[in-house]
Amino acid sequence: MSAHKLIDGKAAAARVLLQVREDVARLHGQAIQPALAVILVGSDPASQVYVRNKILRAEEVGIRSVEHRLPSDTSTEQLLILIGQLNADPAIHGILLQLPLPAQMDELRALEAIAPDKDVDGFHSQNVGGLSQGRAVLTPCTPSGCLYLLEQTCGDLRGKHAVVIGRSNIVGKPMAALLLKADCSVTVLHSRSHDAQALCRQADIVIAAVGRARLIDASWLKPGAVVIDVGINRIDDDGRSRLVGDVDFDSALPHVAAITPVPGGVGPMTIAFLMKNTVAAALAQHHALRSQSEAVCHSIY
Ligand SMILES: Nc1nc2c(c(=O)[nH]1)N[C@@H](CN(C=O)c1ccc(C(=O)N[C@@H](CCC(=O)O)C(=O)O)cc1)CN2
Repeated sequence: MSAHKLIDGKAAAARVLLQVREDVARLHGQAIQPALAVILVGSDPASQVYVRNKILRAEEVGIRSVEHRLPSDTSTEQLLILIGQLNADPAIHGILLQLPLPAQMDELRALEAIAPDKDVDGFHSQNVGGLSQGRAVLTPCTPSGCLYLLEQTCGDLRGKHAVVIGRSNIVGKPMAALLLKADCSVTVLHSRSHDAQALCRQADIVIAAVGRARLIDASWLKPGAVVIDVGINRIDDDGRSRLVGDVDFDSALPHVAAITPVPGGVGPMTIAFLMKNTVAAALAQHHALRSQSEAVCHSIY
């Protein structure tokens, strides 16, 4: 295998986390303790692993974490009460609601209930709108991680043709917005696109986020393309369960300039950027509080 073509997400995430750790230490020096609340509803096995890893990473970088586990028959109203309490708690800077939620719950309503300045997932409509306007807002973690890997791999992204395959709210749409902000020409492909394969073959950069195991093979790729595989699909391989991406890695590898593996590519970046967002949220809330109290002092004296 050509190791130089592999984009190492584990190593990149470790670099981001090192920086976060230094930022947290600086905040501790100013008596600010960044804190993240993690909410898990139900007992989805993959979600339990992701939540556990989020709490572990938080601990490692010095972020305080508080875990809230709710039973799978929780109503949306009950969840909204908890979110309201966390919104009102000045010691909590970030709120993470692990997705997916159980089927009976209203996901959009729950995400909209999170205060935009504590929305470390960047899923609130105020942050979604801000991102689409190119403003500096809390931005979804997986696309931020993908952009970081692309910048490290390609350097200047300006003018490059990026194709995003998939239009989910968590990855596809914010990814397209981030690439536009980086001055790429962006095409978003989805299940209704005509001749998706031919369009994809024009891309300098491919972001695969469709959720279909090994859909994208070499016939979708321009020689020398850079490929970021966001897919995490569990498949049965000769009676053994294993993870594969949306890209057929073995078929793509000889054609590409660089590619992320699954696992060990985009996945670790998601949690690293969650930590980065939590620190950014803590800093912004601290500044907002300070300006509020300065304004009160001005009005008194
Ligand atoms: N509220 C959110 N929910 C979900 C998000 C999200 O960003 N916010 N993303 C995914 C799940 N996810 C984090 O929550 C996540 C997925 C995968 C990984 C990861 O490190 N994957 C590893 C493999 C892990 C394994 O062995 O199973 C890798 O790709 O190397 C981290 C986080 C949906 N929900």
